[in-house]
Amino acid sequence: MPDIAGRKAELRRDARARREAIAPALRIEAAFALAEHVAADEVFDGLDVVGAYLPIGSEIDPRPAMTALADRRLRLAAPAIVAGELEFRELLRDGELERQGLGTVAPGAGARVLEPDVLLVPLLAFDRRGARIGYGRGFYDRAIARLLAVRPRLVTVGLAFDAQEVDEVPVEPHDRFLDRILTESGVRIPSASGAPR
Ligand SMILES: Nc1nc2c(c(=O)[nH]1)N(C=O)[C@@H](CNc1ccc(C(=O)N[C@@H](CCC(=O)O)C(=O)O)cc1)CN2
Ligand SMILES: Nc1ncnc2c1ncn2[C@@H]1O[C@H](COP(=O)(O)OP(=O)(O)OP(=O)(O)O)[C@@H](O)[C@H]1O
Repeated sequence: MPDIAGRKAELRRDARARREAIAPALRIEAAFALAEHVAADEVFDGLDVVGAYLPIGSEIDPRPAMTALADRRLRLAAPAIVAGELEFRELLRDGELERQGLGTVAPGAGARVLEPDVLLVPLLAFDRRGARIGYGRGFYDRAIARLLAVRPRLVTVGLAFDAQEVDEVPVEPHDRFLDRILTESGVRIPSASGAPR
């Protein structure tokens, strides 16, 4: 049995290949299906700020869902990378975007910094417990840990294609289980949430 870092690396490669193989028509359908699911999901009731993301590569496109959340009066924020950590900056219509490195863009340094009540979390693979794996730099793991200190009721919602589900994502002590997973087929409530036990 390879070590946990090796298993995560292999899982990342496989999951990325599966995500990249998803046909364009399904990607578009899936993005609009997500918007319908978030429009109906009571988990967003009464929340103020959603930390979303601007998609890169083959990630599921959260922007129709973001529009649905803006229609529900949530304010939108997107992650900028500041000193190696994520900072969520208010995303306004017509606001300028700047390159953040690693192929991402976000509102520039003049944008308001917001502390999200709910995070839409990109991922490469997830399992039924709500364990997830990303690009392997720990940005989301650290951002969730930091935000929980100021937003103890922070809700984490993974966005993914059904094809990204795996039997078991290896977890380390710093990994946190997602509270919810939304895919094109609907809402999954994971069997675990919060820190691994
Ligand atoms: N859309 C999006 N924004 C995000 C993240 C993310 O995962 N997705 N992040 C989450 O941490 C942060 C940026 N961190 C990143 C860390 C690694 C890679 C990365 O390895 N990129 C690949 C190419 C990605 C692709 O084309 O699929 C690479 O550079 O090889 C990208 C972003 C903040 N913004
Ligand atoms: N809360 C944390 N505090 C400090 N370091 C952390 C924390 N969470 C993760 N890390 C560091 O980040 C590295 C990458 O973690 P992991 O392999 O779980 O990434 P990932 O979940 O794929 O990435 P991401 O969260 O960016 O999507 C780990 O080696 C770990 O040392």
